[in-house]
Amino acid sequence: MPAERRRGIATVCLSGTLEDKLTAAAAAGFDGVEIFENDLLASPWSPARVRRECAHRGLTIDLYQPFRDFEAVPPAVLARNLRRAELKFDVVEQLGADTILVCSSVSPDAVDDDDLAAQQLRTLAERAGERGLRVAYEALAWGRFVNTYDHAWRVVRAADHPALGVCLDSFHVLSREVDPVAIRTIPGDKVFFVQLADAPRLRMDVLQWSRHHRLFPGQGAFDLTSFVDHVLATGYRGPLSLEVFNDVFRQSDPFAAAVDAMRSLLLLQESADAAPVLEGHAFTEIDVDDTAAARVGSALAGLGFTAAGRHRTKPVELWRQGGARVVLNHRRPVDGGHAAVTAVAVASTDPTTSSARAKAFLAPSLGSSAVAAPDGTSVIFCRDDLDWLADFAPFDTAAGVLDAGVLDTDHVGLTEPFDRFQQAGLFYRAVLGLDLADEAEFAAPFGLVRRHSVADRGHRVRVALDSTLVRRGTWGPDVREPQHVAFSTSDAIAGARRMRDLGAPLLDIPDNYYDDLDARFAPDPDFLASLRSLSVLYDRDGSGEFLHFCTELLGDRVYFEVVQRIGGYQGYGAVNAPVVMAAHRRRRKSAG
Ligand SMILES: O=C(O)c1ccc(O)c(O)c1
Ligand SMILES: [Mg+2]
Repeated sequence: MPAERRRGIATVCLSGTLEDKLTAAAAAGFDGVEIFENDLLASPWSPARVRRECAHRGLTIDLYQPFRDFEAVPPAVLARNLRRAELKFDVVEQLGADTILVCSSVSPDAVDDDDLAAQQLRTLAERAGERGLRVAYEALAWGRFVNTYDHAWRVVRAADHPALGVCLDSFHVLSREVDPVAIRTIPGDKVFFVQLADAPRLRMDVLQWSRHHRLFPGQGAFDLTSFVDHVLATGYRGPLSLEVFNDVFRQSDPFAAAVDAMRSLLLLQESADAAPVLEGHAFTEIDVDDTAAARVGSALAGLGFTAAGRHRTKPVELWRQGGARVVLNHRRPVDGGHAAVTAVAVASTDPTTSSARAKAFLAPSLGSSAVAAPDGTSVIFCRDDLDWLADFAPFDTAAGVLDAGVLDTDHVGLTEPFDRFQQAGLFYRAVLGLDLADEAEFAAPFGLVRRHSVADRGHRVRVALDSTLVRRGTWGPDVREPQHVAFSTSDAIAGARRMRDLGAPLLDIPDNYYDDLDARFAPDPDFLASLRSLSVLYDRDGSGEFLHFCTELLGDRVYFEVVQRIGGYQGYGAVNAPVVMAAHRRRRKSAG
């Protein structure tokens, strides 16, 4: 896709007043906007002023929308609709735009008559054409008679007027069963406008789905890449414009949302040159205060980690076992048992290119090799040759290095605020070049958790992102959004036994869980007995098995996990997460 393709955004995507929206769209680098009628109606600016304000910000106005319920009506209604249209054409002219969007009718006045619809749209196009304006006809997925793109195209073709074309909105196209491939048969000069939106697969009324749940491209389940491919195959030369109705985005900071929107378009337009290969998690950094430092340190020792060195200039300690590394940063000034994952460092074959890619995807820079994720976590790119280890003065480990079979870091689990969940997923995918690897939804004790896990193709870097609707239960203020670092092992049972011997604070899992495992999987009785006695959790899917166990919470939100993947299991044991969360809560209550 040529890089010079213009990028647009509908004002309806963003929160705030028209002024807020335009400023945010411009700041994120959009070329143009669709002015959504309600935003204009609520604005104190005249259409001519809106035109000037857009021009100042370097934005063109590419579309005015929507104009509703026009076509296939009795003559008296047509006369009223044409008057209404002429007044809106005045607005479009004053805005300096050339195209108005007309959505297929939902009106009870309309009749099921394509010839009449075509004839009346032709009349509308004649009026528009006289003023040098164009009408883009869009099939709403819930339109009364016209509700598929191919039907809208048949009507437009029958109307046969140069000032009438179609608007292709990916939501309306992809939410219906009709195969989008026939888009390719529409001549490019009859495609007047293209709107892009993604959406999760939901079984619900299509109007509600569209008005509340649209997402930016790449955040949902639609194949936007193929859609754009079809659209461009027509020869369409206009902008790719985002039109996303979303309850959460409507309330989000418009500057952040506009950046998220732009990032989604950049990812959609990404050319073939892929992100540098990632070789794994280099280290995970945890900020600790003094109390938490003692707990986290003794937990790491219990898991078989060794304190390997101290940073030469910062209050930072390095712990390692196998290829797994945890860095404890004693930078939290106030004591109170707080610990938090603050940085995820990945080993890249080419950290310079990784950083450049992050910058190209609008990641805020934190210096030469680090960027900030939407939740504030630092993402650091380093080399696998571990040059950075030279910053650490090694401790004397001659006395002996413990080992409990940890091989590497398997994944990092972060909890995202609900209103940044989609943004976070897109960020990790765009910036690190990861793919959505797993999606899960589970009912935990303190809310329904959504989990999106992202991973590189080689599954060497994995991040699991959880989110709940409300940030935390106000009735249980000790319940904080958990974070965890998971380490891989090739023998979870042996590992759990060894770590218990070493004094790791491992979480006890109730008997009910094992009785249910027995019922579901009919495991070998000795194996089940081992799982039960060591509080190791188990899951299985079509491709493999998963054994895992967790520590207690160390501080107010961080815990460690040890996982064993057998066969091709790529999940995260989401089915067991509610049991872990309940066990963490139980421990906290008994501790408190
Ligand atoms: O939800 C709507 O009514 C609506 C309006 C205009 C659009 O372009 C659209 O896709 C949906
Ligand atoms: Mg639309």
